[in-house]
Amino acid sequence: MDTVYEAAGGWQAFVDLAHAWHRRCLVDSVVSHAFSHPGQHPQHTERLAAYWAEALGGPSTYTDQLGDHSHVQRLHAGDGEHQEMDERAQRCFALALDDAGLPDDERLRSTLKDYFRWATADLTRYPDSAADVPSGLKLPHWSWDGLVVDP
Ligand code: HEM
Repeated sequence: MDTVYEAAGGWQAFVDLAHAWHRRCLVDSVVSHAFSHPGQHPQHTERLAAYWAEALGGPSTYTDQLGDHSHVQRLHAGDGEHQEMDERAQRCFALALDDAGLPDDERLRSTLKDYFRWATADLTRYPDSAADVPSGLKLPHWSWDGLVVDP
């Protein structure tokens, strides 16, 4: 069976989806605040695409070349509670699936949305400080059946 990565359309689909999600976030009155500080990585959306692709069964480019899950947790840590932002980010993601022209396949779309919801919650684990994030965290993988748990 195809991986979620393949069913979505492979690398280009994830680049398009990351761009579309980021565009939606930038015009949302709440989510945009997260992206307003200076010094963000100029390749942000490509790095995000590589992370999503790897999580969903694609190549391991993110962990081979760009970073690890501890790095991603640290980028999202120390911001306290932000439930409204997280909910709006889900809406942005659902709209981005259309913007990016992902296949109109219910199983694919609900799997992607479930992943994004789970991952958003996972990235709120360290609300107090990036210093709380342990090193060497493994990038979580997601399949058609949900979170892939190592045996
Ligand atoms: C409320 C939802 C989210 C917000 C507001 C948010 C915000 C951000 C911001 C502001 C950055 C840029 C940091 C910088 O370059 O200084 C970033 C980077 C990133 N985020 Fe998120 N994020 C959200 C959800 C997610 C989710 C659900 C994932 C994964 C499934 C994710 C994965 C990443 C990755 C991989 C990067 C880039 C890391 C790198 O540059 O190596 N984010 N995010």
